[in-house]
Amino acid sequence: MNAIKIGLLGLGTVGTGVVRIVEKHQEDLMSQVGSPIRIEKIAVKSLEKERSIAVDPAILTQDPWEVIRHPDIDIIIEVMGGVEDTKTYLLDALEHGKHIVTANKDLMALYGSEILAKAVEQQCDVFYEASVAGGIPIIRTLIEGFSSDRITKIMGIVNGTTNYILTKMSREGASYEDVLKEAQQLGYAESDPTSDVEGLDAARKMAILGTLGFRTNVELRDVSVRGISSVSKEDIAYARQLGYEMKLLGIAERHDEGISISVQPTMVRTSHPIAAVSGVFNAVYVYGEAVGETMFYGAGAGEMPTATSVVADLVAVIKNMKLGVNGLRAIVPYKEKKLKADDQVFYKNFLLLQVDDKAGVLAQITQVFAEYEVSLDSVIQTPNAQQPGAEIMIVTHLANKASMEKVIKHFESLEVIRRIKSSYRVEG
Ligand SMILES: NC(=O)C1=CN([C@@H]2O[C@H](COP(=O)(O)OP(=O)(O)OC[C@H]3O[C@@H](n4cnc5c(N)ncnc54)[C@H](OP(=O)(O)O)[C@@H]3O)[C@@H](O)[C@H]2O)C=CC1
Ligand SMILES: N[C@@H](CC=O)C(=O)O
Repeated sequence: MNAIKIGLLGLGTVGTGVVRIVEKHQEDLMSQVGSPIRIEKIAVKSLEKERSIAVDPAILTQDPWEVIRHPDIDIIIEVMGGVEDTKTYLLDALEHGKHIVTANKDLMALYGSEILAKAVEQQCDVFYEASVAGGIPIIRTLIEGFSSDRITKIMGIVNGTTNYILTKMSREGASYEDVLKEAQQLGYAESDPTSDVEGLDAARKMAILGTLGFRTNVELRDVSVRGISSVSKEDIAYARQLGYEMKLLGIAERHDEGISISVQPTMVRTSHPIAAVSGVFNAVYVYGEAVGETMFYGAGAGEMPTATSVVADLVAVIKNMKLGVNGLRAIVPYKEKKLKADDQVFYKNFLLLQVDDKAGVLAQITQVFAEYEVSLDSVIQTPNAQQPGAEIMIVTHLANKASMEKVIKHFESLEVIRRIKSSYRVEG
């Protein structure tokens, strides 16, 4: 029986998992696709590197073109990362009639529409399930499972590294730097972990989810982004004291006025199911007008969970090849995009202020909120043992983003406020 020949770009964390699954589950895979699957050629950066799996050195190359242009290879699995060069490789592969499976959210968030358009033109498949939330089949779910519904909210913990960091800081009081190093050693973090901790990785994933969920072309620049580097152990402790968990949350919402998408550290009410998602786990909460609330949970990063999604895509591509069809691209052309203005985006806020401990301070502060029509849910004042003055914790009711920005700007020049220690979005 003729084997289906695969070209692999990358043999790092995810690539290694792909090779392991293809080897270990070969019989099971074969029973689904009707042919053996063979990894014919693998591009790596270094031929000398010690690998955790045994691979025939003859199939390794440092030249991605040897994989892309290999005459016997029908499907390219791209798990090497990178954007500009990788885009060139994949467009060339499509141009030559090869199908693509990729885990590359950086690429799909920036050039997904161009790559998918080329796939349509060439009647090829481009599958990218592993690009969002590792082992959770959320892309398939949005495209197929919810094809009959109108999704109005997607809320996700979509970065495993930052969830791992926040969980360890919260539960074990571990330091940010130590946990980040651990996440890197475990293969969760990106080659440049700034994109994890500064929220860019999550923003890319939210752009992909927003595009699929709202069936409009959400671009990276449409996502407002704030990472976790400014979150302190003290903030996490305050959040817990008030009944919230601190999470890096991507939130995409759709109303009649338009859509809004953000990624930011958010205090999530502990009773919300997403607050219980800890460690490297991810979860995507989807609200559809007809279905109501749903939530999808699983490992969001790491070798085997991510490779599971990649190989599942591979199976789907081979099945399509055999049937002579293409799939999972029913989302183009997109609907026209309408973004909400800041005064149309509403959420609750938490503010921690360091203030003078004297009469009239609270009155001045509440007056500023009143001036910008932001109403308050709770105000707690505590003496601060470490610093002079007092601390005030404030949780607002739903307030529009533009008004809250004005409040914070006003506070910066209010004499009785010594420092705005932190401010977070609140959910639930
Ligand atoms: N790690 C994870 O949990 C997840 C990762 N992803 C995505 O999957 C992709 C791969 O991630 P990951 O496996 O962690 O990355 P790694 O850094 O572990 O592996 C990258 C692999 O690509 C090879 N490579 C890099 N550049 C080149 C090049 N120019 N030419 C040839 N080979 C090259 C490297 O070679 P060498 O081994 O010689 O260094 C390495 O084998 C990325 O897009 C990432 O965002 C998606 C979901 C989860
Ligand atoms: N660095 C990413 C890997 C998966 O996409 C993460 O931590 O989630």
